[in-house]
Amino acid sequence: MPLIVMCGYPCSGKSRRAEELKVYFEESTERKVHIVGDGSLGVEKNTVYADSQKEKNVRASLKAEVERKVNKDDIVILDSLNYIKGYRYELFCLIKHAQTPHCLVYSLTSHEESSLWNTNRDAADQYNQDIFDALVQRFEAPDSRNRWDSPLFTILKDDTLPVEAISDALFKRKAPPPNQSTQSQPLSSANFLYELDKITQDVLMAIFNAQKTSVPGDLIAVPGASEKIELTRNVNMAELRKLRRQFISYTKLHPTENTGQIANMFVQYLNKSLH
Ligand SMILES: Nc1ncnc2c1ncn2[C@@H]1O[C@H](COP(=O)(O)OP(=O)(O)OP(=O)(O)O)[C@@H](O)[C@H]1O
Repeated sequence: MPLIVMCGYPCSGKSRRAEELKVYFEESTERKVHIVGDGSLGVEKNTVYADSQKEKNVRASLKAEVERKVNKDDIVILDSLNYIKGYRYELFCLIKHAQTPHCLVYSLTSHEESSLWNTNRDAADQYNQDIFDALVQRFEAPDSRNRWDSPLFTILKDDTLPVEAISDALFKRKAPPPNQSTQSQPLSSANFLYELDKITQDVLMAIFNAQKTSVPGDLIAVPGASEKIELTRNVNMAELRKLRRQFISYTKLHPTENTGQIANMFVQYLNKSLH
């Protein structure tokens, strides 16, 4: 079923907008609407968002719940912060695999606005100020130039929700076609994993070494890839390792027959994630 991914700062009105969408779709269509989110999982925000492992587990549970609910007919709204670019990419892979369309609804507020709403809301729903500030700082804003953040509907606090445009985006648009990286294939040989590990490590080392002499904006050639890395800033090894881990876990689930493509796929992933 089509997926609507909510996104926005903590306390930016995501649940309010999700509820509006639910009412609209239930009134104007026969479809069921399921809201999956921190609320439905009973997430204790100040505990979960203070601990990266707990937060990771919650993200995994939300994704699993979306995966369970996805079918061709009804609508799933994922009402959570969804502030990590890599996580939104994972959701995109999921919907591509399920062959159903998706869109992003971004509740755009300023830090001050959301902070004020947070202070004024019920104490039980409030974020502690330090957790609130940390989440705002970590927030990776959606960008419609990324396939996984598109179509993107950015909503300001006084905007009327463009429900018809959202509906068209979901129901008048074809699901993204499956491609090699999202079609389910049996996890091939141990050799594939070895190649994946080695090729991505080689790419990382090439970037690391190139950065010693390059300046932001240079194109960096890496072994095995015809495409080049485009770095607009210096990237440290910790960030590169994190992206490598993310890339490996997705690619493991969707191995390609052609290991010759891994380096190019990794370059594309890095370029998208680092621009
Ligand atoms: N457009 C708005 N104008 C004024 N206040 C708003 C607006 N949208 C939301 N609020 C207030 O902000 C608070 C949080 O709203 P809501 O639960 O929809 O946000 P959220 O982004 O889902 O929060 P959380 O990050 O906790 O999931 C509520 O108290 C609500 O009244």
